[in-house]
Amino acid sequence: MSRISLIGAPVDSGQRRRGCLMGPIAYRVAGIEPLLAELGHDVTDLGDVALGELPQADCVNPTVDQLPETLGWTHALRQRVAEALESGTIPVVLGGDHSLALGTVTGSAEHAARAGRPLFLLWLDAHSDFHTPLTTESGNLHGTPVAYIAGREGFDAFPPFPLPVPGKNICMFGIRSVDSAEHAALRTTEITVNDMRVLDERGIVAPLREFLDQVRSADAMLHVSLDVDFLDPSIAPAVGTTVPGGATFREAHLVCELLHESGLMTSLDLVELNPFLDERGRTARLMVDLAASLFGKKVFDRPTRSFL
Ligand SMILES: NC(=[NH2+])NCCC[C@H](N)C(=O)O
Ligand SMILES: [Mn+2]
Ligand SMILES: [Mn+2]
Repeated sequence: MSRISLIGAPVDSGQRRRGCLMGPIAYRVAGIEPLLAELGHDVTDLGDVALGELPQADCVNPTVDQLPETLGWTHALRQRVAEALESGTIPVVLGGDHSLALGTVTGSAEHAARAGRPLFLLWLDAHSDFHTPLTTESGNLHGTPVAYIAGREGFDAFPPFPLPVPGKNICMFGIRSVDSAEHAALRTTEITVNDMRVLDERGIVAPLREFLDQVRSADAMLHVSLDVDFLDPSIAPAVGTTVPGGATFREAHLVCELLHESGLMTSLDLVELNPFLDERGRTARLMVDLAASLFGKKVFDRPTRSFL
């Protein structure tokens, strides 16, 4: 049994396409709370985080969009995630676009530093999100959190990341869209980039087990960030940045089941769901089912709800 804090993060400022702010409600309508409770967990929905007063901020890169909003969310979510961990629960953040990870992972890192434990990061995404505000071409800050977490320069407007996560503690799965500036920067790090080619050749089990073994032997905390576009768009259309060739239904469930069996995950983000782009709620339902797999549901225990 786990104690779970659901934290709604209606963040819409990391990209120009509107709609991710409806994510938290879609997860609730898709029944995330009762489903996790049915699995035997103690679930508390803490409601949505509110965006406080916006700081003044600008960036030398004029394409950077909605920096004050993103800074506001970073601050608010850092606090809420750190509090949820402090109270002994697993924060499950219902996003919201991926810029929210600038705050949630900072909260996890703060808690890890206090607890004297290392932090590992599992990034399930089509994108590496390794831009800085200085290298982004789109100006969309949802493409930057991993760079911030890894301690790259260029985040002057942001509070310094508590203890940057070393590259060897960061593992990405599902990657199939990397911009050239991200590519060049990633090559200088020890981040494990399991792109789709790796998954095609090796499958998902061996590389994931290798990573989880490292987390276990380091007695570390593990933050998991699940971007809807990790999944193939044919099963998960409700996302602004679809990239063909993503994880299948079974690959995604298998990742979640293995994570559950490891017992290592200490915090989770569900990000980039844009309910405005969904088809009869199927993406929201699939994401909720994946969350259930992460908390112990076996696909064959009962019929899957995702395509009802
Ligand atoms: N979290 C995401 N969906 N990120 C997509 C980023 C796409 C592209 N690399 C950009 O920086 O604009
Ligand atoms: Mn992402
Ligand atoms: Mn993505």
